[in-house]
Amino acid sequence: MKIFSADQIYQADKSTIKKEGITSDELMERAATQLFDWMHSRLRGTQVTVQLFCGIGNNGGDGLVLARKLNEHGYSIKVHVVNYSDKRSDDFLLNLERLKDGKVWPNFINEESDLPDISPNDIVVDAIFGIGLNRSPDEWVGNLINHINASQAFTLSVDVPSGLPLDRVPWEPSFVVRASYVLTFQLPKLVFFLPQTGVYVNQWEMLDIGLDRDYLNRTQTHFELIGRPEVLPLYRPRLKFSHKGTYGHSLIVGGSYGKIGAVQLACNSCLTVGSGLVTAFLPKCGYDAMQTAVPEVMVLTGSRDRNISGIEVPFEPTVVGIGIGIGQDDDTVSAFGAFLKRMGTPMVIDADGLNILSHKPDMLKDVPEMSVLTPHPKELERLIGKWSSDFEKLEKAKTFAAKYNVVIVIKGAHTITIYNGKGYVNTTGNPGMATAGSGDVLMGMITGLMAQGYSSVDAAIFGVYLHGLAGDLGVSTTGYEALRASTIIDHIGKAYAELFRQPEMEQNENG
Ligand SMILES: NC(=O)C1=CN([C@@H]2O[C@H](COP(=O)(O)OP(=O)(O)OC[C@H]3O[C@@H](n4cnc5c(N)ncnc54)[C@H](O)[C@@H]3O)[C@@H](O)[C@H]2O)[C@@H](O)CC1
Ligand SMILES: Nc1ncnc2c1ncn2[C@@H]1O[C@H](COP(=O)(O)OP(=O)(O)O)[C@@H](O)[C@H]1O
Ligand SMILES: [K+]
Repeated sequence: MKIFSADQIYQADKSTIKKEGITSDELMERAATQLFDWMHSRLRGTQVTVQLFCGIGNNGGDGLVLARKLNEHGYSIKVHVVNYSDKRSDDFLLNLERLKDGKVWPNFINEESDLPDISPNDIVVDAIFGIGLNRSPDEWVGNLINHINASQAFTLSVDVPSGLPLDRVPWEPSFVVRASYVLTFQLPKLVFFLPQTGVYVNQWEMLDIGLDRDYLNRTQTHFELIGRPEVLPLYRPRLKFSHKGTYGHSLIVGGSYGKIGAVQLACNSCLTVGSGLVTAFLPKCGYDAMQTAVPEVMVLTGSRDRNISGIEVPFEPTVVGIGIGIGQDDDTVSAFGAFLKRMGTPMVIDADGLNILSHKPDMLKDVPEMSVLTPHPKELERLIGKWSSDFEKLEKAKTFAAKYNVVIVIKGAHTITIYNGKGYVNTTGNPGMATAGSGDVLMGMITGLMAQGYSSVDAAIFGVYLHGLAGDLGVSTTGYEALRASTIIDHIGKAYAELFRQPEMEQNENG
C-alpha cells in the first residue's frame, strides 16, 4: 500500500471532490461519519464523557462533525475549540454553526484560558491539528497537549496525533499528543513507522473515506507499506518437476572462534526458507560443530583455525551470504576484499562484512551491484555517517544505495528496505525479535530466497516480511522474552502457510 505525502493527500482530496462533484464539507461529513461509526460501534451508548478538542482548520472541522453526531445519539460530550489562529477554515465555520444549531456551545480555549479538567475515565478526541501542521504549536497549545497527555484518559487522535508533522521530526517533542489510538483517513502515514515519530502512536487504524481510486493508483510515492497483499505476488511457487538444483546453491561465509553459532543460524534459515543446497565456509574450529548442528549443510573450511582467511570454494555459488561473526582480523579483511573483487554475482552482506566496508570504503566499489546490505542502525551509521533525524537517515540511505546500486535493509521495528529511491516499510515483527541471532536468521533467509531466483529487491522485501511473520507466530507460543532466533527458524514453514491462509470470514462464507 502506498504511503502518500501530505501534499499528495491534499491532491487526493481535491481530485475526489472534483470527480464526484461533491463539496469539501460533504467529504468532511463522510470522513467524520466514519469516525462516529467507529466510536459508536464500540461505545454503544455507554455513558462516558467524551471531551473533544478541536482546532480551527479541517481537522478541527472533523472533530466538530463528530461532536454533532455524538450529541445527536445522546452521548455526553464537552467540546473545546482550541483557538490557535484567526484563520478558521470554511468547513470548520460551517460545522461550528451546525453544532450550535444543535444547541451545543463549545468552550473556547485561548492563551489566557484555564485548562479544562480531564478525568482519567473520560475519552479525549484529539482534533487539534491534522496534516496541515507546518510549524511548532505555540507554547500555550503545547501546554494544553501536555495537559491531555498527563490526563491518562484514552486519547483518540483524528487522522494524526496533533503536533506531529508528516515530513520531519517534531520541533518540540513534548508538544505532541501521545495517542492511545489514531484513526487515520484511508492512507497510512510514514511517521507511524519511524523510531523517532512512531512513539506517539500506540495503535492506529485506517478509515476508508472513498478517496479517488484513479488518483491513488496513478500517483507514484516514495514509500510503500508492505503487508500480505504486497508480498503474495512476489512468492515463487515450487514446481512439480523441479530438483534441488532448481533452487540454487547458497554459500554462507562467516564465523570465527566463539561465533560459529551465527553461521549455524544463517545456514539453517537459508535451508528452511528453501535454498536447494547450502554450503558453509568457516574457520577450521567450526567444522565439527557445524557438521553436527545442521547435517543438511555442506562445510568447507579455510586454512586457519580461529578466523577466516583466503576464501576459496570449488564451485560457483548461486548467491553468497557473507559477514556474520567473521571479526576484523587483518587476514580476514584482506580475504573479504579479495573475495569481493573476484565475485560478480549479488551477495547478502551483514554484520562484520558491513563493518569492514565502513573501515575500508575503498572496497565499496567492489561490492557486486544489486547486493543486499542488512545493517542494524549502528552498522548503518558506520556505513553512511551520522544523521540528524530519521528522515535524513532515509535520504542518506537512498543516496548510498543509488551510488553503489545496492539494496539496503535498515533493520529494526518496521524494517525499511531501500532501493532505487524508494523505501518499503515492513509491517511484521515484534520486540521479542530484539534478541541475539535474529539478524543472522534474516541474512540466511534473504540469501536462500535469492538462491531460489527471487531478485535482490524481492528477496529483501519478502524475506523481511516472512522473518517478521515467523517471529510473530513464534511469539504466540513463547511470549516476547523467551523468543529465540532458533524459534524464528522453527516458524518459517508456518509463516509460508500463513501467507496463503484464507481469512476466517472467507472460510466461513465458503464452507
Ligand atoms: N485528507 C482528507 O482526505 C481529508 C482531510 N480532512 C481533514 O483535514 C485535515 C487537514 O486540515 P487543514 O489543512 O485545515 O489543516 P489542520 O487542521 O491540520 O491545521 C489547520 C491550519 O492551521 C495552520 N497551522 C499549521 N500549523 C500551525 C501551528 N503550529 N499553529 C497555528 N496554526 C497552524 C495551518 O494554516 C493549517 O492549515 C486532515 O488532517 C483531516 O483531518 C477531512 O476533513 C476530510 C478529508
Ligand atoms: N523491536 C523490534 N520489532 C521488530 N523487529 C525487531 C525489533 N528489534 C529487532 N528486530 C528484528 O530483529 C533483527 C535483529 O537483527 P540484528 O540486530 O542484526 O541482530 P543480531 O546481530 O543479534 O543477529 C532484525 O531483523 C530486526 O528487524
Ligand atoms: K489530530
